[in-house]
Amino acid sequence: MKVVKFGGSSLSSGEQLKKVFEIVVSDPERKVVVVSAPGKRSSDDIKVTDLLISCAERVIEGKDPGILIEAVAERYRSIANEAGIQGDIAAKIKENLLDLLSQSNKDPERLMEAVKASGEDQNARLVAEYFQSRGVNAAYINPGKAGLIVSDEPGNAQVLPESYNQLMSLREHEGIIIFPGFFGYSADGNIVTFSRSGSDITGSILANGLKADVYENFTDVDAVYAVNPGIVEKPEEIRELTYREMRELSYAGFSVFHDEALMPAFRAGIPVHVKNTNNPASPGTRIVSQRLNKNGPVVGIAADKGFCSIYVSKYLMNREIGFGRRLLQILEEFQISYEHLPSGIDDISVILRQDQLSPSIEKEILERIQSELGADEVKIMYDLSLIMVVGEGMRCNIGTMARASRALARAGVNIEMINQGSSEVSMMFGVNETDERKAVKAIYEEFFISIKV
Ligand SMILES: Nc1ncnc2c1ncn2[C@@H]1O[C@H](COP(=O)(O)OP(=O)(O)O)[C@@H](O)[C@H]1O
Ligand SMILES: N[C@@H](CC(=O)OP(=O)(O)O)C(=O)O
Repeated sequence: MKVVKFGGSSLSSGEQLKKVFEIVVSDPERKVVVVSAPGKRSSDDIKVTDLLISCAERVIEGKDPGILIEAVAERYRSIANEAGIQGDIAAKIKENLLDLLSQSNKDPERLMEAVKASGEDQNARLVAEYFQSRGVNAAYINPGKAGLIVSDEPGNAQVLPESYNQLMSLREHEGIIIFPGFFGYSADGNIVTFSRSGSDITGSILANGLKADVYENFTDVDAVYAVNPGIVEKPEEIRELTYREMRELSYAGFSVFHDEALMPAFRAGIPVHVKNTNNPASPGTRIVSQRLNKNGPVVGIAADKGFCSIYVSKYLMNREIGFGRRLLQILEEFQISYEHLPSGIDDISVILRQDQLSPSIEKEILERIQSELGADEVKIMYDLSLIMVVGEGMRCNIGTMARASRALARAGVNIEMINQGSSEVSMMFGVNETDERKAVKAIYEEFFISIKV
């Protein structure tokens, strides 16, 4: 049995919906279909989820969301028309949205959650209706009824372990299940969404709960590429990746698969297969526990912006017991999470996502580090991009770090910081954001297209 997820790009129009239908019915193993809200039809289009967020924001600010409601209804109307679904399903969707938005007595955060989730929920109902109109036994299933219970953290829900057993009963269901992605219910019955792009997470949870043979994730590219195709034209396609490699790459910017979505599939040992809705015959990319190391040391290069580094130095820091703990405690008191912690003998850098800081928080943190830890120097560097070079083959290859740093030097990129992941499947370079593309291209050329002599 297969759990299949279709992203927003795969469901952005009626034509796309027809492709989704053909893919699902072409394989009787495809029993559970997880759907996102309609995504972009072209690069300048707006995702339904973004329209819904703007709708809810306007209501919360006491403004009229009229045009936005129309825009949402129009997206569903055009999909239904193109797919030839009878009846005015868009009118029903609009009515439901108006109904949701009229509950402005709701806590704003709850309202936002319900409105955001409605994109997937309404789309799952529409997709089910389309499948039925094509004579297939398919039904919309509500995540709450199916037992997908999550923590009550709006916009960052985490699945609760009891969900897995409850979801297992979906195996008894006759016919195809159409399941909305992106949200679950808290134990108190509130709708709570995962982080953005979280329908990937729903698919993985269902694959685990139903003990699927494979989790197929359909998107709009032929494979996971060795670098973001927005940076390098027609990059090399990756046929097979390990969970660990994919985790590192999606953490650092491979937006094709959500970084939180690997864990449920990984725990149950279920392979993830990334495939293209627009070219289903293409072999795609399989994400598995182990793979044969047939390629070189590097399998992929990812990059992500928006980091800063707090650099702290103090003579004899290495001998001072508890220095690191006290430094991190200051950050913890500001509810700030850190990403990496490269260190030397007398210095340490804390890398974090810079959107957690404001000028006043920054000032307080730096002052406290200076006064409470007696640091000789404390400084902060903004606008860093982290370049992650990933591959299981790195462990048994000598000189990978040297090759990557030589490639950066040749491209004239200054390395602000280096960190070798403890897992030994990745190494990380911190560079100025303005050098990000240049750095990724240079490392890609070194490992994938340089002429070996
Ligand atoms: N390394 C990569 N390999 C493939 N796609 C990537 C990579 N990095 C970024 N992407 C982008 O991810 C997009 C697919 O993810 P997303 O837009 O979330 O799809 P969906 O709508 O199916 O959820 C691709 O169109 C591509 O631009
Ligand atoms: N629609 C949600 C969830 C999602 O997974 O979407 P997509 O499959 O288009 O990335 C979002 O935009 O965040």
